[in-house]
Amino acid sequence: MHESQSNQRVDWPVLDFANAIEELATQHYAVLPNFLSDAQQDALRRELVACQQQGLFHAAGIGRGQHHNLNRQIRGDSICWLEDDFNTGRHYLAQMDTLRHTLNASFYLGLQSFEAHYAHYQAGSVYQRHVDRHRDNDARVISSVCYLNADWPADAGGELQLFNAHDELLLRLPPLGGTLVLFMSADMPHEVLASTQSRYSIAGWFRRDEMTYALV
Ligand SMILES: O=C(O)CCC(=O)C(=O)O
Ligand SMILES: [Fe+2]
Repeated sequence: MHESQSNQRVDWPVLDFANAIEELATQHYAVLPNFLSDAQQDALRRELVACQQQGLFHAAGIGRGQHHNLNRQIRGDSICWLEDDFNTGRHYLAQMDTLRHTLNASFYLGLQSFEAHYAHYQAGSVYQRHVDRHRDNDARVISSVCYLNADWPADAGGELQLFNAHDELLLRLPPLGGTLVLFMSADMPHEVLASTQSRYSIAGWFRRDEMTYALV
C-alpha cells in the first residue's frame, strides 16, 4: 500500500479498557464512545479512501469456503483487509492487540489473533441480520466495529442494531466517528440499517486461531 498523505503526527496512547471489560462481562457487549480521537479517525478514513482510490477494495461476500457468495441485497459493503504495513491501520491493529491481551487476561479466552477490514457502505446499502461466527468455523470469538464518520447527522440512518440470542433488541447505535463497539461473535445477531450517505468503519474479530485472510 503506497500512501503519501499520512505525515501528520497522530498520537496512539495506551488505553484503559477496564470499563469495556466490565460491560462485556455483564451484558455481552460494550460501547466505547471516544475510542478514537478526531485525528485518529481522520487519519484512518484518509487511508481507507486512499485504499479505495488504489482499487484495493472489493465487494464483501457472505459465508466462507464453499458457502461463500455475493448478494448485495443481503450484504452491501465493500471491504479492504488491514495489513501490518499500512501506515495508519497498523496503529489500529496494535491498539486492538493490546485489547486482545487485556481480554485474555480478564476472560481466559485464549484469543490468538485479530483480523480487521475497512468497510464502506454506500448510501442505501445494508447488512441484513446475521451472526459473525461462521457455521462451520468457531474461530471468531469477539466482534468489533469502529466507526470513522465525521459529523454523522442524527437523521442519516446507518445504525447498528444488536440483538440477544432471544432476538430482543439490545442496542441501536448510530455510526458516530470514534465509537468502538464490541460484542460476542457467537450468539448476537445484528444488522446494519441503510444510511443516506457513505458510511465508513473498521470491522474486526478476535480469533481463537491464527489469522487467515479473506474469509469474507
Ligand atoms: O458496521 C457495522 O456496524 C457492523 C458490520 C458487521 O456486522 C460485519 O461486518 O459483520
Ligand atoms: Fe457482523
